[in-house]
Amino acid sequence: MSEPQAVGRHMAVLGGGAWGTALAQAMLRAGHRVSLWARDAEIAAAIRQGENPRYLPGIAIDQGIEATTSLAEALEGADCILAVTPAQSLRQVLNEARQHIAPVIPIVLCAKGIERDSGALLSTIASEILPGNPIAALSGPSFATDVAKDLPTAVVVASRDEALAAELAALFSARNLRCYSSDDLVGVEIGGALKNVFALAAGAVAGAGLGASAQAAMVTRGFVELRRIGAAFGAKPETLMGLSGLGDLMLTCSSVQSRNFAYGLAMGQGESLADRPLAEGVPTAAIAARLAAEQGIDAPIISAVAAILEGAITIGEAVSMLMTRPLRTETD
Ligand SMILES: NC(=O)C1=CN([C@@H]2O[C@H](COP(=O)(O)OP(=O)(O)OC[C@H]3O[C@@H](n4cnc5c(N)ncnc54)[C@H](O)[C@@H]3O)[C@@H](O)[C@H]2O)C=CC1
Ligand SMILES: O=C(CO)COP(=O)(O)O
Repeated sequence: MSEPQAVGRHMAVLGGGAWGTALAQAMLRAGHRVSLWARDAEIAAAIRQGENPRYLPGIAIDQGIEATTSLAEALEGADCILAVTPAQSLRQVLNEARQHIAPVIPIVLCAKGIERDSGALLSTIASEILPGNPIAALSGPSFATDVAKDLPTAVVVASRDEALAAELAALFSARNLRCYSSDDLVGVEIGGALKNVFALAAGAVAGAGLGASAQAAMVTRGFVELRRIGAAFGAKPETLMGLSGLGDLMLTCSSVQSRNFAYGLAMGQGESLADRPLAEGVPTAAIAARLAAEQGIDAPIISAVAAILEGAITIGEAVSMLMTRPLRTETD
């Protein structure tokens, strides 16, 4: 098992939001040089001054992150690139960045979602745009605020190239960031993408005051849907049981700190959903419901979440639909 090491590589982080900033902090702590590309000049300037008040208010950011609005500058000489903009913007960001990226540099996907228009996993998008670059994904139960505050956190780094995954896990690990490695790229991606949809459902249950028992049932049956869809994508069951699947499901389905859970909570309470923080489960629910339907996979919770978000049904109607489905054995 590789030990955490500080080897002073150059990590380029694309994205100046909560997770990009937190991961930049983590990379600094792991002993690397860190450049960060942010779209907004005021965010880049604030990060250089030791804060990111829009996305990580009240948390001190270590000095030393080379934040810039220039992709060319951020990517110049990078040994590894962490892509940390929202899932729906990955294609656009990588298309803009590709001219500055040398073919052998690993691209580590840190967003969680499925592209809404195409149904593509993020690794598929990255491979299309950067066919020569090794692709990895970093995922697991990890709130940006926890990582930025250097609280103990465990994540998984996956790549089809097992040796690369182990190398990246060793490079990223630090005193309070423990990275496991995996060769199940698709399994890690699908767990990270779908847990956000179930967090919306769990939040809605909490918001509508349906009780802790309903919430536990929702998460457990959500996990069954994750296993079914994961199997269709070729994910390993043990990956879905791991940090990026069950681990992240537990975190985001139980904490109002999760933006997806909080979005669901607001839905359940009948609050306005305008101008809320990023909730990746919203676009992913729509495409996951479509993919499941196209492949004949039974995914009633995902379909219900998508239908509620579309305004096609109410939460009450969704609950009644879920509760009156034909009875079956639990393990089907
Ligand atoms: N915040 C968290 O605790 C964690 C977030 N993630 C994932 O990381 C991804 C990013 O999330 P956050 O950083 O938290 O979101 P955020 O909302 O805090 O920040 C998103 C950043 O991306 C930028 N952005 C949005 N669209 C862009 C575009 N088209 N081009 C360039 N920049 C663009 C925004 O300006 C902002 O700086 C999401 O997929 C999320 O699921 C994963 C683990 C933890
Ligand atoms: O993915 C996350 C923690 O692992 C963050 O979840 P939210 O995007 O729901 O806040």
